[in-house]
Amino acid sequence: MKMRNPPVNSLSLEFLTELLISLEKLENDKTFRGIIITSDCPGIFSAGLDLLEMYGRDPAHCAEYWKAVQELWLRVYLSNLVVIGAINGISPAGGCLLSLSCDYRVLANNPKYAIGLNETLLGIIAPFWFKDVLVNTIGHRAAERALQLGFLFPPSDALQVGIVDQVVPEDQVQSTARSVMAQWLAIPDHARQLTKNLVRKPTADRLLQQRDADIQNFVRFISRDSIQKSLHVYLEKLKQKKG
Ligand SMILES: CCCCCCCC/C=C\C/C=C/C(=O)SCCNC(=O)CCNC(=O)[C@H](O)C(C)(C)COP(=O)(O)OP(=O)(O)OC[C@H]1O[C@@H](n2cnc3c(N)ncnc32)[C@H](O)[C@@H]1OP(=O)(O)O
Repeated sequence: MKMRNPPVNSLSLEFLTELLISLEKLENDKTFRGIIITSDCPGIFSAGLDLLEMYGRDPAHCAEYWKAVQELWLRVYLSNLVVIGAINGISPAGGCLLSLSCDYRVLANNPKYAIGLNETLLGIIAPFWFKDVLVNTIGHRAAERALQLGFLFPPSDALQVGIVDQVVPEDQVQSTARSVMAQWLAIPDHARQLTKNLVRKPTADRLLQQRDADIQNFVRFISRDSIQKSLHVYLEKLKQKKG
């Protein structure tokens, strides 16, 4: 699955909906046993959640958006398919969550391709289920530092901390992802799927048990004046960077 939402594969409501529909189709087609998620935007896996879906929007829109974000996460995280991330670009925040929700992550060795939950750098916080997935992946202490400082790990650090499973030369990302897929597909589906569910269900259940409250918390948080100001400042910084 090649993500194509130029210029930066931001996860807008429309793009999330497209991804959800595509995933659902693949899940329902029994001829598919695995997917490799990668990007069609040069140098960018995904810029994460679309800031314009959270800035200057009314509460109803923010609620609709957050529901779609939750939906995509649950679908990827709990997918019965083998999901491999072929991460061929930078993946901050929501892009990192998408990567972390794969069963295996292969990152291209380019110092620009940083990965991490950088929410604090935007003046916002990573929701508890983003945090849970990071803690599950790199452990409590490393996650505690990474989350507070908004670390974006370059490939060598990402491998060391375990946020990705493999770092390979850029031209080998897709072929490596395909070899990894072959290994994973050698395992009988039912055994692998039940095991995946056993490991991941408690984390997903934490959100499933309080989805509506999570949406309300998000809407309240993102609608605060101080948070809207932080988003404004961050968006201005992105604009100014262009010069
Ligand atoms: C009580 C508790 C309640 C809990 C509440 C929890 C709330 C938590 C809420 C949300 C969690 C947030 C998760 C996220 O994912 S936030 C997004 C994080 N993403 C980033 O920080 C990346 C920002 N982008 C960049 O750093 C760069 O754009 C880049 C490195 C990805 C690419 O750089 P470059 O190629 O130089 O492109 P430009 O910077 O020029 O960007 C092109 C164009 O795209 C716009 N843009 C970039 N990123 C985003 C984005 N994430 N959303 C929307 N738009 C984006 C950028 O502004 C440019 O636009 P243009 O000027 O109009 O061309």
